[in-house]
Amino acid sequence: MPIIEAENLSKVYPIAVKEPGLQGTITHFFRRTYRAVEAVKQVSFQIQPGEVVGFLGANGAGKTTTLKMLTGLIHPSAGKVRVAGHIPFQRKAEFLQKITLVMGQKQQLIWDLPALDSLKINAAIYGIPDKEYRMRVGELTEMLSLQGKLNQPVRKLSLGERMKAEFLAALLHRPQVLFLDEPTLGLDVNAQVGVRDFLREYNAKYGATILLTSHYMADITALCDRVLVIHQGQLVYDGGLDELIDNFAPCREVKVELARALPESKLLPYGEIKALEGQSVRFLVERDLLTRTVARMLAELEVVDLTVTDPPVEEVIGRVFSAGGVL
Ligand SMILES: Nc1ncnc2c1ncn2[C@@H]1O[C@H](COP(=O)(O)OP(=O)(O)OP(=O)(O)O)[C@@H](O)[C@H]1O
Repeated sequence: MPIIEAENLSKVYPIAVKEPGLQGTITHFFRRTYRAVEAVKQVSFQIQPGEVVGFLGANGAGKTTTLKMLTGLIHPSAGKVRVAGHIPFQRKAEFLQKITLVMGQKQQLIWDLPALDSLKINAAIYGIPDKEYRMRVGELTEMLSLQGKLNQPVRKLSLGERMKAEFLAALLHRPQVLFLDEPTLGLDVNAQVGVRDFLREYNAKYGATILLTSHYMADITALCDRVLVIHQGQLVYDGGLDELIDNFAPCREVKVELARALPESKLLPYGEIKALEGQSVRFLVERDLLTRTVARMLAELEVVDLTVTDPPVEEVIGRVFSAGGVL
């Protein structure tokens, strides 16, 4: 039985429209007019217990709005949603015990206090017995490599440590369903890898279900076999990540730092040039040609530095859209 079910889920935000100037302000005060923004349109999907699903979409596509409906923070305008057997918007205590929402750009830990103090508050809110609390904090501290970090004020932690402490707080009540909105936002590569490793271990250990949004393709490739892609409020893809990448990102991004700048005409033979600034060039190279092209670059150009990555997730999604993204 699915643990997350959305059926024709929709959200329309009414936005008050105001004309500029004093006249506009007066009219706005007495007779408000509204414009409707359809943030999510008839989205349907099911997620089974233990699945780790990536939720992709460009800025403003409707990801956060969907997550807010799934966690009961906002009421859907239409459609049905059930999470862990509950209707989220009722926000029943049994429901809140089963879920958690981590937002990369929001924090629940109190800035000036050690994380341990905030954790004690969470333990009291969720009614976690003292012995169990200590056991869980110990276990999560070890999984997150946060030893010695929970006693100092949160503001003194690095961004990566703070995010891990946020995870500790968000998982203390051992939720079955994790909704993660950009959990690695702004973290350096090492910290991103730390969070990813932790999530993989947590999922394997507790069988938790994870729905994750991220603009970092590496998060999605490391964690998710399945992805949902949303575009302008509509679900345009629900399926395997491999198929998505094969179909829509048949290229790799090659960033090259040259010893000296070269004209575009000298660089064109190596691939599609996405950006050229002085000595820095960003190419898109077909995956089948990657090894050969990189070898040629190293042999024929004066290369100072070269890195190969997946194209940004936005580019992959852009291809899904331009191809009309079919479910
Ligand atoms: N509270 C709100 N009131 C009015 N419009 C909103 C509100 N929240 C979001 N929107 C609009 O709904 C649409 C979807 O926004 P949402 O935040 O869900 O997108 P997103 O996919 O999470 O984007 P991002 O990746 O930038 O966080 C956008 O057009 C946004 O401007």
